Amino acid sequence: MTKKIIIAGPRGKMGNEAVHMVDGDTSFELVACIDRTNGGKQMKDIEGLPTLQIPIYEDPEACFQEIDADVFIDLTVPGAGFEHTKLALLYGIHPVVGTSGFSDDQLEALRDLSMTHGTGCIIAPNFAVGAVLMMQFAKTAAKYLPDAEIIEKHHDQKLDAPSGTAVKTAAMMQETRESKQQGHPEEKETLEGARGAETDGIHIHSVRLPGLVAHQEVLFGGPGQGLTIRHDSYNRASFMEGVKLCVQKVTDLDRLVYGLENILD
Ligand SMILES: NC(=O)C1=CN([C@@H]2O[C@H](COP(=O)(O)OP(=O)(O)OC[C@H]3O[C@@H](n4cnc5c(N)ncnc54)[C@H](OP(=O)(O)O)[C@@H]3O)[C@@H](O)[C@H]2O)C=CC1
Ligand SMILES: O=C(O)C1=N[C@H](C(=O)O)C[C@H](O)C1
Repeated sequence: MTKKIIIAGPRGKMGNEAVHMVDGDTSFELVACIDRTNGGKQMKDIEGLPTLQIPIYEDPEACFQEIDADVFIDLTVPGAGFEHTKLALLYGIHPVVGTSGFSDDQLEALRDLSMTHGTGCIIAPNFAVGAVLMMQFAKTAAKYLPDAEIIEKHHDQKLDAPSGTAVKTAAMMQETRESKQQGHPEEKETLEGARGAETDGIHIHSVRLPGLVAHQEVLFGGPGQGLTIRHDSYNRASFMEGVKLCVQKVTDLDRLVYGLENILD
């Protein structure tokens, strides 16, 4: 059956890619968009978007009230993304969320809402299959090589640091890794921030440079040896197979799933 889809953030880098992916897939139908600066217009009126006669809403609630849709894709910013996702769940529209930067409390609130309404939801910190494999390999390696640091590198327009992927990688590593502080117990920063952020002893370093897209290395060290697990997204097409898979699967779910790895066969 054709999936009717609403997208929030259609002019953004990811949202635009997703609009074109949905438009090019015959099993999907784009039925509306949510865009804070183009409410009342139609998609055909906005440069860079397909010339479809599709309404654009500024007010997300009006969109969910008036439009019959199966799936809602959010690719915006954490504050708006959280509110959009809550509303979609309230209206029984299944969210697929790529937006990063939600707090643990926000994730928990969405998990509860999804469960209460029995409406499936997928939040995927990274839609690229290669990135999911990187996280899973890092989880395996962390059991044997608990001394590890994460370096994530992104384009300089990224708002959140560390990236959602780095946070999820550290969380997955914590599932197998013995809890320990990495580095010398008496180390001191002579320049604040030199050792990066830290979660359960794993240090995370965020690099922002023009020209980058999305890249991450997980570095492991043991006596006399090192292991580096690295993933690169060279463009945003790398994320679209994952978005597609989530759209296909989310309507079969009745709870929130956090991470693409949980829906891959
Ligand atoms: N899960 C994954 O695999 C991936 C996730 N991401 C995440 O997706 C999100 C979007 O990334 P990206 O496309 O690069 O970012 P962009 O800045 O290119 O796009 C963000 C979009 O959100 C809109 N927006 C910003 N603020 C608001 C608001 N308050 N209300 C409604 N809409 C708003 C922007 O509209 P306006 O022009 O009006 O500001 C824009 O259309 C980020 O959180 C990023 O981390 C990115 C890549 C992959
Ligand atoms: O903002 C981005 O670009 C990306 N954001 C996601 C994240 O925070 O991990 C996914 C990917 O790294 C690209």
